[in-house]
Amino acid sequence: MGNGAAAGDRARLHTDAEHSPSPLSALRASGLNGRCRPPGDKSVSHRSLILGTLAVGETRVEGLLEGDDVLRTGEACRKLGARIERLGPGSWSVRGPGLGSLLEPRETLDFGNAGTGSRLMMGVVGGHPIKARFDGDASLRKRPMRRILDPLVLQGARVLEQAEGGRCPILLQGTAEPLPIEYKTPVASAQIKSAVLLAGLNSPGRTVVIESEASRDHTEKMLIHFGARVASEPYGEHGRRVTLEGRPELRPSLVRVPADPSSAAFPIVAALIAEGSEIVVEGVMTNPLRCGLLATLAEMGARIALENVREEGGEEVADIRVTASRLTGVDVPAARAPSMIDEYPILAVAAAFAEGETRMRGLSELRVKESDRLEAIAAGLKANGVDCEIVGDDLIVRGGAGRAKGGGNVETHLDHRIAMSFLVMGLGADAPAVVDDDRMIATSFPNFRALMEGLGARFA
Ligand SMILES: O=C(O)C1=C[C@@H](OP(=O)(O)O)[C@@H](O)[C@H](O)C1
Ligand SMILES: C=C(OP(=O)(O)O)C(=O)O
Repeated sequence: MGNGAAAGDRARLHTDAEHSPSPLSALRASGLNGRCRPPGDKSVSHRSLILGTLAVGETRVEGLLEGDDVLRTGEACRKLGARIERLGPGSWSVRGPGLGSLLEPRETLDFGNAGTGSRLMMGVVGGHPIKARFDGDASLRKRPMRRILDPLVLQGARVLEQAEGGRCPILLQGTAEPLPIEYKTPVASAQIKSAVLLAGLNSPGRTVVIESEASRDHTEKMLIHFGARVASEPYGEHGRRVTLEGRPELRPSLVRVPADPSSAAFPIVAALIAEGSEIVVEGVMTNPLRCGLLATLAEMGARIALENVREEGGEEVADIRVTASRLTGVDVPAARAPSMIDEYPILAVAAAFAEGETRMRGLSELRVKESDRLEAIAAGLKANGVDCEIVGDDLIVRGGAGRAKGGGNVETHLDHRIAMSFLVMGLGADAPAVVDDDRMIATSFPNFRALMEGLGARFA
């Protein structure tokens, strides 16, 4: 991207295309011990680069996740006119051209594996008088984009080209003056909400997004941090109504990125299932809209304690102490899904070690992630001797009361969370689970292996 970091950043961006898949397995651990800090939150990292681009002047980001997904967003911001520089590990400077002054990119915005980056940036482009082509890898090309394009068209953007079913590659023509709209999202999705709000930033009026189930609120929080006027009020039993005043003066800001709870989930579950473990996972964001996994594990009997609860960068964070535990199966309500949507693969692994049945309800959104996660989880569990079934949109796992056979081969389908979940499974199972490809782990958790090894895990 900027200056000296450019070659290194680009080299890392293209690892997925250049390396061939490498099967990997994690070996049974005698127990995990020690402290670790997972990398910066992926959702907050994407948004920090995007809002830095929409503010005029220097935004500093500390603790940015330097994963491929986020670096792709950085590349896209640069193509829209931002100057982005790496100052040191996790420390980045973003100088935006500012809201209303973005450049039309000359090249395709290639988002690789990243749903969040591509969808949020569609919102940004949709609210500017520029045209941009969006594309990504084989996984991103399968993901539904109509859910983003539909509201953007209502706001005045035009879809000039798209692959079948509203998929990438997509050529989007944005508008100079987005219409103020009130939009009710068809599914609980922070990506849809954020795309509409980001397009609405350049509208002369008010943009309202209503969701019947609240999704993560990082866009709203960060917009407020950058000086925009955003109001959020309850809507129905579980929903929110978010109102944004258009054309704010966005001021460059300092963003401190807390550790990603979705990444923290892997060492947490590993410590729960590997006998004799006790670890502390430091600085983890405990935003209530991201904490469904912790609530569920607590119901299952997990010994998890939040220590040193504090505020960092506008978010509540805590050090999470985890001790190996006997888990019991539970019923996970559908209403909890938005607060743990990326954690179902690793929850399913925890459930495989629990006593009794865990039923996870209302998982239709898992079918449109980096892979069809519902199928990928069930196939991976079955390959490792775990009794499970999909019933409608629910996943039922019948656990082995502290044991799982393991030894199976897992197809990861370009999905980082499937890869990490089954590597973790190997730490508690009688035999290691083998994942067919671990390259995608770099999209969200580039130091996954080193962090787990630091706690005592072994890989082969
Ligand atoms: O807005 C975000 O940063 C994200 C929202 C979620 O997707 P949906 O909005 O599709 O639920 C989540 O799965 C993704 O990893 C990150
Ligand atoms: C779904 C995920 O990410 P994205 O939608 O950004 O690809 C994820 O990280 O689990």
